Amino acid sequence: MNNNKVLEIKNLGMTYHTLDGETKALENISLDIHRGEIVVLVGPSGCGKSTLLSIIAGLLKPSNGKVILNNREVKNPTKDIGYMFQRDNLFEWRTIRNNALIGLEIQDKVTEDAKSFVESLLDMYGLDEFKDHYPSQLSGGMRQRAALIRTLATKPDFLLLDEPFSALDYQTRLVISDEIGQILKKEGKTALMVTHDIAEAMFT
Ligand SMILES: Nc1ncnc2c1ncn2[C@@H]1O[C@H](COP(=O)(O)OP(=O)(O)OP(=O)(O)O)[C@@H](O)[C@H]1O
Repeated sequence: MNNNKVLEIKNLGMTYHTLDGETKALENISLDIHRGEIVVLVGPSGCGKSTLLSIIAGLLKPSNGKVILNNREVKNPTKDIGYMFQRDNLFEWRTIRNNALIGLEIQDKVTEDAKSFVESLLDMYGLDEFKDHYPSQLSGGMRQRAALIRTLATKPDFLLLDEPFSALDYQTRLVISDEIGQILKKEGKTALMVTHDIAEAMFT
């Protein structure tokens, strides 16, 4: 069996049909991602990155092919996939701790164990003194770290990162992309990141 494969993308194709005609956004994409791998796809604007992510996330049905996560075809959004986006989407009225807990709250999984896991992530990744602060009191890089901890809190099997650093200034981007790469490796996560920025892609 494919125990080591977390994500399989098989012959994926996507053609959009509009009144103006057809746009082939993806053609015959195949890719396997194994446990513990961090794969980065780099491509210019318009090459189909958002289309690919939407299909993997189960938000868009492909014209051809399929996506398999842990031996099960993805047809709808699943909580086994965690996301990190360009914008951190932290809630400004919640403290960093409460932002980090929100995914667990939504999934109704706020146990004592889960809470202490979140505390340990915040401690380990440099936010121990900021747990009771609000997002506006943190730098852009720290906010992205908080967003990653929120994503890790629910222990998703697979992470999708959509240009997660592009809202940050150049210097911060270099530092935080390295940090996020280290965190993902340390936590043994499997991830796919898409970006148009080759510097962002160097983080692994
Ligand atoms: N809903 C849609 N209807 C029609 N065409 C679309 C639609 N979404 C995307 N496309 C087209 O498909 C192609 C790939 O778009 P996509 O958004 O996936 O690329 P991208 O690499 O994510 O670009 P960007 O970085 O600018 O978001 C483009 O030519 C785009 O115009």
